[in-house]
Amino acid sequence: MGKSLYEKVWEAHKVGTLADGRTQLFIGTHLIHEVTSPQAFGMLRDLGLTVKYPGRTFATIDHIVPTINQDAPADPLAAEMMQALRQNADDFGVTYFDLASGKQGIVHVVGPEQGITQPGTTIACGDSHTATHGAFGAIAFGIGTTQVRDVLATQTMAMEPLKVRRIEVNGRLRPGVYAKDVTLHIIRKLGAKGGIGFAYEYAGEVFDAMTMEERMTVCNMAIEGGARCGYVNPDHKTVEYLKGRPYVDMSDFEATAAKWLSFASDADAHYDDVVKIDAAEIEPTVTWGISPDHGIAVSESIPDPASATSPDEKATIEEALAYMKLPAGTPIKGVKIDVAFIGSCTNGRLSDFREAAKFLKGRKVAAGVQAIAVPGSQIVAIQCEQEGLDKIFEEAGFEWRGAGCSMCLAMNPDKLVGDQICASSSNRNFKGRQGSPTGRTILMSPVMVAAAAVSGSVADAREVFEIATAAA
Ligand SMILES: CC(C)[C@H](C(=O)O)[C@@H](O)C(=O)O
Ligand code: SF4
Repeated sequence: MGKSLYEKVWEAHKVGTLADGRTQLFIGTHLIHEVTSPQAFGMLRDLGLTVKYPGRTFATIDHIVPTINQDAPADPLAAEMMQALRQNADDFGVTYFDLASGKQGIVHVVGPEQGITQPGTTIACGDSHTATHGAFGAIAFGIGTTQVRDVLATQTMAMEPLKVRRIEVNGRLRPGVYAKDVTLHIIRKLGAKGGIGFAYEYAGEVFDAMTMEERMTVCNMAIEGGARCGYVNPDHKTVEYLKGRPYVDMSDFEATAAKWLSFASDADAHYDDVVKIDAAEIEPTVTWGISPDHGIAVSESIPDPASATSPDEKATIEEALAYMKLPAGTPIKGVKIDVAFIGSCTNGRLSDFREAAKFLKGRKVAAGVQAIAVPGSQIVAIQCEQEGLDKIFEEAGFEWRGAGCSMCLAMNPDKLVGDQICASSSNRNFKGRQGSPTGRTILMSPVMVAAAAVSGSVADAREVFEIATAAA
């Protein structure tokens, strides 16, 4: 019997079995940011320890960094966190992509962009969306601060082995349906907790056809489906994407590429579960509630607690609708929005801005809507600016900002106010997620955010932008 990529990578990185049965796993690459690293470095100092392999740790600043006047945060705590990361990187000899480097950005954008993220490796980061790196055929885990400490000090961590679920999406996506819709659809079908205990292998024609950036969008949200990590098997696109990037060793690239590709799952690999989805059933998907699995097609209506099939489901819908202040049983299309946000580690890459700009050109953001576009990294910002995308966004009425997490989590000045509704290309619609305790988030693809921005309400991008016609 063959092996899955997950098994191959796990076995290649297994140091041993601990007394409690867990695996001690070698972590090839450790990514850190300002939020979950300070206490870990503090513990190292208290214990008199150093970073075991500083060359395997890379830092960037993303969550707290403002998107305007980036190096001068008004919040003293943010300034302190910025300074702490600088100090820790210097003291422990870790590479830091700071604001002056021209390479700063959201950790999950920076890793792939620099070629730090590579197939067949293990990656850890004190951040739940680390699964993003699985797009390259890496096994990438989000970890907590004590594990960040463990990885800094030992370059290993203790982990339970996972089961593997293969999610196969075959066929072709319909026009106007994007990677974000695929990932929201999968989470809707399998639930926000459906993936607990699993690694998700995304496979089939749809993922084969996706670009690396689209694969990142899907893997990014594996955690929102409860999976510990998610990945796509490496192929020629993975190799092409990485070729020549700063941290890729080009001395014998052919051998490197062959090694990368050898990690792909064997045809006769064993899976603990297989789920098959038909690409044609996926529609532009938006959320209506307070969990990423509260997704519906944009043509559908907001669920009605009366039609719930269990008391639990009824209570969940009631709680979500009470928070969202949305009427049960009415179409989601037409729900007024106050803010439009394009950015985040889910959808803050060049292709996301290109695709949204394609449709925003010559159009205007509806009166009363605040629209902001936030590149995922300084490099993404430069690429967009070189193509004139920033101008298209600005002419349409978007604010074009500096790189960071921005309004995805609002640990910086970009926050919703009161019970504003935000059409957001990010990955979480939890209560209070975007900075206001009563703020409301509707997740969708960047093109759907653009459609909502110009319509002033949740809209079907295929209608607003005549996508089906254009594609015919
Ligand atoms: C701040 C950080 C620890 C957090 C995470 O773990 O994901 C954040 O990135 C998020 O998206 O909620
Ligand atoms: S963009 Fe959002 S999801 Fe991604 S790391 Fe930042 S806060 Fe977390």
